[in-house]
Amino acid sequence: MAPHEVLENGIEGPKVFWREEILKSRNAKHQGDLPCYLIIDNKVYDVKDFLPDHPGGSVILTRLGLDATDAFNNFHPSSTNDLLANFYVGDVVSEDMHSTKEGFTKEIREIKELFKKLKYFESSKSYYFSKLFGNLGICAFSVGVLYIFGNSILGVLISAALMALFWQQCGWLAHDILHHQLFDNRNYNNLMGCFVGSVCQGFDPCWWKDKHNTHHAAPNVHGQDPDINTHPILSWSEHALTDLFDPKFSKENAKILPHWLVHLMVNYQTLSYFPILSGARISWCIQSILFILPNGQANQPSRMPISNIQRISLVLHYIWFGSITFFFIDNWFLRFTFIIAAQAICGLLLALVFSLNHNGMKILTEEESLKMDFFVEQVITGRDVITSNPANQWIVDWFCGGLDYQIEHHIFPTIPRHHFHKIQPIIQSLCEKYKIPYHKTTFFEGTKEVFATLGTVSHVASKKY
Ligand code: HEM
Repeated sequence: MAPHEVLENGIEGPKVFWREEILKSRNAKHQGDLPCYLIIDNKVYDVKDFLPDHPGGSVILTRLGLDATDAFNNFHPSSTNDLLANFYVGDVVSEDMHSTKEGFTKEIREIKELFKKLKYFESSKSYYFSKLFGNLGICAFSVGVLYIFGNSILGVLISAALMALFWQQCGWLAHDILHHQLFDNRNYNNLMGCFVGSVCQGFDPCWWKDKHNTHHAAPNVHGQDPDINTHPILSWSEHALTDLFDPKFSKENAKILPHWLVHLMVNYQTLSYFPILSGARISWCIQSILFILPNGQANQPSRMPISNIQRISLVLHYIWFGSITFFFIDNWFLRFTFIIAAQAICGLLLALVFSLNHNGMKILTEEESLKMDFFVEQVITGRDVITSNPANQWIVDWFCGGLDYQIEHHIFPTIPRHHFHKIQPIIQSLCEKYKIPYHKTTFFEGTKEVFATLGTVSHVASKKY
């Protein structure tokens, strides 16, 4: 039981808590009777009753028992503070308060204010609308090719490649919109996210937010970040292997896949890497559909509200895509080729960039992450992609949809991508000042690093077992 602070006049003040006591709330996921504390600006909140209704979904669980100040500020509009006040239960004991004098975090928070004054959080509407119309142009081109050459294998393949590019570029655009980079009004972003993310690209916005924001809150944290939870399809660290070969886990896992197959997959993951990436889009489409079904979030403690607009948007995607496939292509063999080629190429185009953003960078255990500053964690787990000739950076910007400035994006997820080139040198020099490893490399070198990590993990697996 947390004590009450005794004020000078002898009256009991708010309850005070040691951080160690709050940390016990990390077990609340497994022990339902524990309170669900988290800390924001040295104040303690119990979010137990709010968990099932949190509009942001299960991402809130990543900060249970922890200091959630910077994660909270990164994801919410300031209006959320009024709601937050309802869950206030006390303060952190003064000796245990995090001082705002702390270097890196303090400077990032100050820079954020400076960037607000410089209007770096404001988007250029013409930039984003030209992206939108550019993307729709790629789609029209793809459909046009299909309409004219839908009876030839070459025409179908060219159209599929263009369609894949359209989906990839819509993926980047929906990413920005659903991080609320475009409009101040979040409802407009959510609506636009439904059009670009769901109708055009085929991914449900809430499914995407649930997965992607959890990744943002705990990047490369083993057991928390869904983006690295891909074992045994691709295994990104030794920690994933420990799970597998611990007798307790191996028995469980063996029920899903036989051991020999898991060994084979891990041992040959450098060879299976590209084929697996090409299957990524199909897997995401399936996950997205499952997520919005009535029972799609049944096993999640925090569920995101799914609107009918979302459901209709996803249905519309399959209607327009199914229609062009059926009406503009001559026979079932070519139709099948078109569907598979478009899905596979898009999977590659998207996943190559995702993989470059974080794979092969430091993977943290939960214990390591608990001791780490939120912004430091964002920096050391991300990789920026640069070109050897800066004049060509626009090509990488376009292909990666701005995610080439991954570190800056993770520190300020709501800054529109067209400002990143201005803030990148500032963040890099700040990291250098505080000796925080800041990694940037070319597309090719980064991909080599990803391969090297896959190879190392395979090697560890084969040596150990
Ligand atoms: C008592 C604590 C919290 C309250 C009262 C709260 C409240 C809310 C509200 C009202 C929204 C909808 C905001 C909007 O888009 O207008 C929201 C969304 C969200 N929250 Fe929280 N939240 C809390 C804690 C957290 C924590 C600790 C995290 C992260 C670790 C988090 C992550 C998110 C995310 C990612 C969204 C989705 C934003 C979007 O629509 O894109 N929340 N939360």
